[in-house]
Amino acid sequence: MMRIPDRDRLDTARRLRPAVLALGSNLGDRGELLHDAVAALGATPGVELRAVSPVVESVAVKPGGADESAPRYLNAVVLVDTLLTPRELLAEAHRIEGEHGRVRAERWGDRTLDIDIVDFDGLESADPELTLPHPRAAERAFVLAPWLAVDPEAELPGAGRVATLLAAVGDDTVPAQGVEL
Ligand SMILES: Nc1ncnc2c1ncn2[C@@H]1O[C@H](COP(=O)(O)OP(=O)(O)OP(=O)(O)O)[C@@H](O)[C@H]1O
Ligand SMILES: Nc1nc2c(c(=O)[nH]1)N=C(CO)CN2
Repeated sequence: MMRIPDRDRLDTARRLRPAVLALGSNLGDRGELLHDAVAALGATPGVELRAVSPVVESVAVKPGGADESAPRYLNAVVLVDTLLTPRELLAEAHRIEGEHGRVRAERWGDRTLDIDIVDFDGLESADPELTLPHPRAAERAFVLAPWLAVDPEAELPGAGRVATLLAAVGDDTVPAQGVEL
């Protein structure tokens, strides 16, 4: 009888898989923080940088909507290939956030550094500790615009083409002057 490979074993086998990370900062030296975060990701064993987007700037979005009185954000998107599992990659993202002064306080509070996993090899997960794709990516121009800039063909699993999603929400980001990662 033909053996059908065990799905769990296939899923846990380590292989290089693509992931999309969204970086944000609205406290401290925002450009330097994003620059250091990209360097830290690239120095993480099992993570290979594939592309780093231009940096965009936008008004802080708070639970009550855009907040002009809060410090503005710089955002960027990084494409990686990784041998890590999704949870391991999230743990590395949290480690790097912590090493750059991130304090977890209120929801959508101001922060030195935020690293979210937007997509991990098209996986879908409803786990609140790691929801994939990121449940708010489709409505965030500050994620979609830099992502589109590094991958014009990009698609958000289950939601469609990034170009179409960005056109639907409207691009309220501007290029960050003088910041390169
Ligand atoms: N795709 C994901 N990427 C990063 N964190 C996630 C993801 N899905 C769930 N989480 C969980 O969300 C928790 C809160 O993360 P964080 O403090 O970065 O949220 P936030 O940046 O304030 O809000 P948002 O998730 O809307 O960007 C994390 O501890 C993490 O376990
Ligand atoms: N402009 C902007 N606003 C935000 C951002 C962000 O990265 N950029 N991140 C948030 C929580 O992750 C909440 N609001």
